[in-house]
Amino acid sequence: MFEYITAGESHGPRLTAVIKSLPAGLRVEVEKINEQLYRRQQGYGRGGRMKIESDQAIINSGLRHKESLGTPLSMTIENRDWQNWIEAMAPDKERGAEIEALTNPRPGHADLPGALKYNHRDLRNVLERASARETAARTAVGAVARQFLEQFGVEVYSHVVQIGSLKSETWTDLKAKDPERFESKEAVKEYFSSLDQTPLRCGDSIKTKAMKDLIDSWRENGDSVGGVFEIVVTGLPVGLGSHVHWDLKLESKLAAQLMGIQAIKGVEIGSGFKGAGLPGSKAHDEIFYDLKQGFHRSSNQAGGIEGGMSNGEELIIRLAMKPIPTLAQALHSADIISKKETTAAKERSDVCAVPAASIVGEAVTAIVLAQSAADKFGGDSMLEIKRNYKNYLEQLRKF
Ligand SMILES: Cc1cc2nc3c(=O)[nH]c(=O)nc-3n(C[C@H](O)[C@H](O)[C@H](O)COP(=O)(O)O)c2cc1C
Ligand SMILES: C=C(O[C@@H]1CC(C(=O)O)=C[C@@H](OP(=O)(O)O)[C@H]1O)C(=O)O
Repeated sequence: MFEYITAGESHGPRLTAVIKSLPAGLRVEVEKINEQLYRRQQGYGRGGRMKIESDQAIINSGLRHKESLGTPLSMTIENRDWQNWIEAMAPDKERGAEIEALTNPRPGHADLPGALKYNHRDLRNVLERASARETAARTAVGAVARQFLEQFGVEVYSHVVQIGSLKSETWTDLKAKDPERFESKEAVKEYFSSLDQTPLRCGDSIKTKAMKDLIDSWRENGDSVGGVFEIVVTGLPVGLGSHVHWDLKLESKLAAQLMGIQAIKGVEIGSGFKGAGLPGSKAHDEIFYDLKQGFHRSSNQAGGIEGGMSNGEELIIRLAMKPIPTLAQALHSADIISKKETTAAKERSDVCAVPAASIVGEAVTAIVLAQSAADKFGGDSMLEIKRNYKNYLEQLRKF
């Protein structure tokens, strides 16, 4: 369930996403998909393209009267910029003599390895699909997955915790500072919801100002900037994923799909790299039991996963995004035709896309969790999956 494919070039007519299999009877609101597409387009540091696009999903199959039929759900998102690329990107017309090939590859982008691998003499043939424009389609798929997860009380959030070398508090820091503040799921929701009002999706207003200034100054220098964002999931039951095979482990599924987001170069679960430096006595979450809460922990260094399985605590993932490869002060490059020294192509570009990537991270996390939940609670209809879920909760209660 929730296996999917996306298609589409950045400046082609439109993006397409097909979710191959969905349970029947899932209510899907297109407005909720559009809300996520809107969130992905926001964030300080974006370039001119986001002023052109206004992403909206068109659902072409798989739903009837807002309910899934259990058939492939296909969606398209129009590229408004296509109007400026009709000749240069025409799928079904001969190439015009006026269309110039792009031949100076950008370090850090897919241009050079893609041209060598696919034997392309125009780098546009590579960059059009490598472009993170594709993440709009993944965000739309993620928005369907979120609507499935909502049915089980699972919510996926994110915030930005680093821009360049400027860091703000992580979720673990925030909770340690004021443990009572985030005791209820509502308080967690309120905190993360408020971030959509900030230009960087960072909860610290003083740090946000410094981060914005950093982005501005690097933009002025023709440079770009990366950062780190954190994903937090509440409401996950124990037992998604499995310890039995490496490819069934929840963290291997999450890492594989999250690393598939353009420019993501590092994944940490829980205390991650920092945890590697702690003594074992400080690195693990001691186990407690009482009748009201059942088994529970007083800390969450594991970030919600032990032995490849969700352990019932919040899922905490941090992702490192490298700086955007397209630079106004272009780096050294070599022309793929003349082989002569040159500077890299200067396309219109984002300077920072960490806030946008955090929304894509939420979407991809939701997809992996929906896939894992559908595996665990299997069934062809929502009725069947919900029944299985309820029985499983009962089994846990009686354990
Ligand atoms: C939301 C988002 C927006 C991006 N915007 C740009 C951009 O404007 N210019 C650019 O060169 N790279 C941009 N990137 C990064 C490139 O797509 C990415 O670095 C490239 O495809 C090479 O892949 P890799 O970094 O995963 O190796 C963006 C990435 C994301 C997630
Ligand atoms: C279009 C999107 O991001 C694009 C991702 C991207 C890249 O190289 O990854 C390059 C830029 O494309 P353009 O040259 O058309 O401005 C970004 O705008 C988007 O996020 O929807």
